[in-house]
Amino acid sequence: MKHNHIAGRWMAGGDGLDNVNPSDTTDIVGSYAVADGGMVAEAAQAARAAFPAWARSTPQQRADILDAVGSELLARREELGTLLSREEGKILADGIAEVVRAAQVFKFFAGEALRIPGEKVASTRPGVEVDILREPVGVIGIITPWNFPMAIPAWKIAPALAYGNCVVFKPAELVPGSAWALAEIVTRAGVPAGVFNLVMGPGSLIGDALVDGVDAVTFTGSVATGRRVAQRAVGRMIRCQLEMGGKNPMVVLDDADLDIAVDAAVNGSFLQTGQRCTASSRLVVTEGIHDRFVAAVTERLERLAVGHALKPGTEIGPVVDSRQLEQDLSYIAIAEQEGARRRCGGQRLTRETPGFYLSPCLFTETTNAMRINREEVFGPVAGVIRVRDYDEALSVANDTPFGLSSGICTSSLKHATHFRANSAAGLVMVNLPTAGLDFHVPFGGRKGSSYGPREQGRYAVEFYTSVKTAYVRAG
Ligand SMILES: NC(=O)C1=CN([C@@H]2O[C@H](COP(=O)(O)OP(=O)(O)OC[C@H]3O[C@@H](n4cnc5c(N)ncnc54)[C@H](OP(=O)(O)O)[C@@H]3O)[C@@H](O)[C@H]2O)C=CC1
Ligand SMILES: O=C(O)CCC(=O)C(=O)O
Repeated sequence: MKHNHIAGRWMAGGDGLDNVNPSDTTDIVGSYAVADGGMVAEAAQAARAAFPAWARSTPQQRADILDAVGSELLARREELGTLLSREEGKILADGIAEVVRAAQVFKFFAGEALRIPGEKVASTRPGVEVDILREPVGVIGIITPWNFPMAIPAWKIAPALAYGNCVVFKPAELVPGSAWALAEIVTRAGVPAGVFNLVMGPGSLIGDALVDGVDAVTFTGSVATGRRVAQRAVGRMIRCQLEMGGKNPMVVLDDADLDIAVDAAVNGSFLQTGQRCTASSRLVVTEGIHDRFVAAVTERLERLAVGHALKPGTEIGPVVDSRQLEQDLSYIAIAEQEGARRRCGGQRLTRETPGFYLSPCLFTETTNAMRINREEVFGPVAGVIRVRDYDEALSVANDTPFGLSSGICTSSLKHATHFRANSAAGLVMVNLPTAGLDFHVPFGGRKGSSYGPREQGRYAVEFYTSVKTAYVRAG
């Protein structure tokens, strides 16, 4: 059984939890220890005790550790990518790419550790010097979802450590394997005992204890859990950062290049089994291109190979587990009851191995008021909304409680520019899928999708540091 890491030691805890391969439920990836609230509190205390010394460590020491983590991830990309795909169900190429992305994030923040910004500002008073300094916040609680089991932990752990914070990391219950492997690498890279702690176990059991023991919490996951985490964090007056769901629109205008639009829709809506918060689950299409677009997307979806994540040739792996599959199937049923027309897919598939296979499902004749277009399904399911023109497309695109990502396919500079300026989302894509992001620039949304400062890139410094303004009488 793989153990939790607390105060520099590997600790068992209670019963282990089996990690099941969604491509083949007879394949148990491993058994992982489950922490209880007491162990989480112990981890938070260990992190607090380690903090003063770690906060004083040199930027070079932290940079070297993060760089070493990145190098090991890169060297082991195939092995770790295979583990990731085996436990989460994304295809092997995507599993490997995600490990590389995690490595790039660690190397990026190795550089940022050496570039912690500060400012000197002239005082309004004579003989006074003013410095604006950034200091680490303290102990950061990190709660991550199952859909990016390496990349999301990486883009939270790396900046936390780079800026001199200690960490208590709780991965999603469905993907302890990637989290444990990452933790094992971090602990061997030279972090002093207590600086980095791993606590595995169901969020419903240990989530509250985690929020209660830290100085700041960063969360990615569902809206419902995000709200709960935020309320608890605000109750303690600690800072929190939330990345939650999306109902991301991809607008396709009459003048779009059809091939680009179809590629963007198939990729953005269905690859990685649609299990991306940036997935384009609403396809907002103008009348003149609607029928050609729907026909071409349907034709591509019917050819996509759904199967075992590790099998060569597979383009879409399984849904992550039975609960998520039930959620996808229930939204498909609701869409039909509400009058949407199922153009293709939406069927449970059987393959050589028992897994949670679902064919990619496209609905047409949908309205923006239908539940399928308002609530996050988080599966290979998208609805086409037919609109008259660009103005209606923009209004439909923005009519959502979410605001993570949005996209437009058009050859009109005027409409692309207008959309970029007026889309109410944190990420805007022109002639590109709404999902699939660079690792070195800020990531986050607006409205119900995000709360708190941006993640990733240089902007991560806002969440992971605390500003101090220092006045000194000169001479
Ligand atoms: N936007 C996004 O990036 C994601 C959205 N989702 C959406 O969420 C739905 C449910 O997925 P699920 O994995 O259950 O999402 P959750 O929001 O429940 O899980 C995200 C993380 O929060 C943890 N968590 C659960 N309950 C608590 C709690 N009370 N306090 C603190 N942390 C907690 C989870 O732990 P544990 O796994 O151990 O329960 C996990 O680590 C999906 O169907 C999808 O719609 C899911 C993943 C990512
Ligand atoms: O689209 C991506 O590359 C990242 C998306 C993401 O972070 C998520 O789905 O949780």
